[in-house]
Amino acid sequence: MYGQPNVTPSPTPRVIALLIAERDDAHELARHAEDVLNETFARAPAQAGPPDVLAVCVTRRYDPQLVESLLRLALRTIVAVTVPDLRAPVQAADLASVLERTLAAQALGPHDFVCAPASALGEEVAGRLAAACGGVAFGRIQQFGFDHPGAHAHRTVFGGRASVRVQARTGPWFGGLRAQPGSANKPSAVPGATVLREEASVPHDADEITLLPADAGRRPVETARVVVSGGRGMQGAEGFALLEQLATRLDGAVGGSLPAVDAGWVPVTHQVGQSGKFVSPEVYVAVGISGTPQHLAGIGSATRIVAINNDEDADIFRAADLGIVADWHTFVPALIARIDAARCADAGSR
Ligand SMILES: Cc1cc2nc3c(=O)[nH]c(=O)nc-3n(C[C@H](O)[C@H](O)[C@H](O)COP(=O)(O)OP(=O)(O)OC[C@H]3O[C@@H](n4cnc5c(N)ncnc54)[C@H](O)[C@@H]3O)c2cc1C
Repeated sequence: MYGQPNVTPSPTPRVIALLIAERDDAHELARHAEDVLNETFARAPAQAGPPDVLAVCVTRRYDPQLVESLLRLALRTIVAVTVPDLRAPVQAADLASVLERTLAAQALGPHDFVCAPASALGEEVAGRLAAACGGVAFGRIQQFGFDHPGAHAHRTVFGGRASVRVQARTGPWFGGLRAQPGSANKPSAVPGATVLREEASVPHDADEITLLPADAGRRPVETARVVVSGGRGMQGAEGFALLEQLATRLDGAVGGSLPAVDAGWVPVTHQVGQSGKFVSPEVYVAVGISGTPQHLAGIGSATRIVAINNDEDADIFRAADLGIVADWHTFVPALIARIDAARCADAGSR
């Protein structure tokens, strides 16, 4: 249940943004806070006014710049929890045990909506917390709102091509929020917002999860704004090294189709599709991928698809917003060279 709160649960709806990520990436953490705020303000009933939004941020070290950037947002309270002994790779069980205590201290109650990011990590943490706090797990959501009494959320189904409305009368409610593009509405900062600093440690008796070496240091596909994916048409690991170079230049992550994973060219944690990860970046670059329904099921409907394939009849072109009929052996190195040249010219003109 809710633990031993040292303050009384709030009787009015409250939104709690969980700012957690695989790495202490201040940009990613602040972006999730903005997503939660935009979603909260977009759907708040005019007569009642928007609910309070509280952010709980978990990092290994206290980051004053991150707190500074959070103070510029419409957050009423910022709880900055530092956990120096957080394991790498970060584990959902550790975060959940830390957050369970922090949420109890913040008097988590039946009117609170807790929003983790819509990453594999965020969703697992949200699910664990819902179980530990006796709350309701909504899963991956795109929208949420309060119903007086109760709360609802919109969940995507069928690979993001449809959505269903789920509701529950009593919270706390938990979801992994993937904000919809275009919902930004820039609420202003709250004067006199409170910053609370906490130090925590994790019990290291939980089951240790060892990440496959191939995955270490790779940017996760679920949270990237650009995903560059390769398929069987990449013909080997060398092709994927080139995709890695392209992804780095686009500040993106590398993904792959099932055959590419089976061949060992990309780790299984980066497989996109029905039996892999669901991704909804702004841009998805599919190279040497034919575009089967099982692969496309892993790509959000709002994502722009750029396809590079040497078969002009490939199905991927039916789903693509931009299709390039080309052999990647020539096109991808040329694209990388073009990006580098444009950046050089840009740097030279400053
Ligand atoms: C239950 C089930 C679950 C599945 N889950 C998934 C899943 O999660 N993810 C997934 O991806 N698949 C999944 N599959 C497999 C799926 O059915 C396809 O087999 C798979 O998506 C095909 O992958 P591909 O596009 O990489 O390969 P292919 O279909 O073989 O396509 C390769 C493409 O590369 C192009 N190409 C070749 N050479 C070049 C070149 N030099 N330059 C440019 N283009 C080139 C070809 O024209 C072709 O279009 C699943 C299947 C089942 C039955």
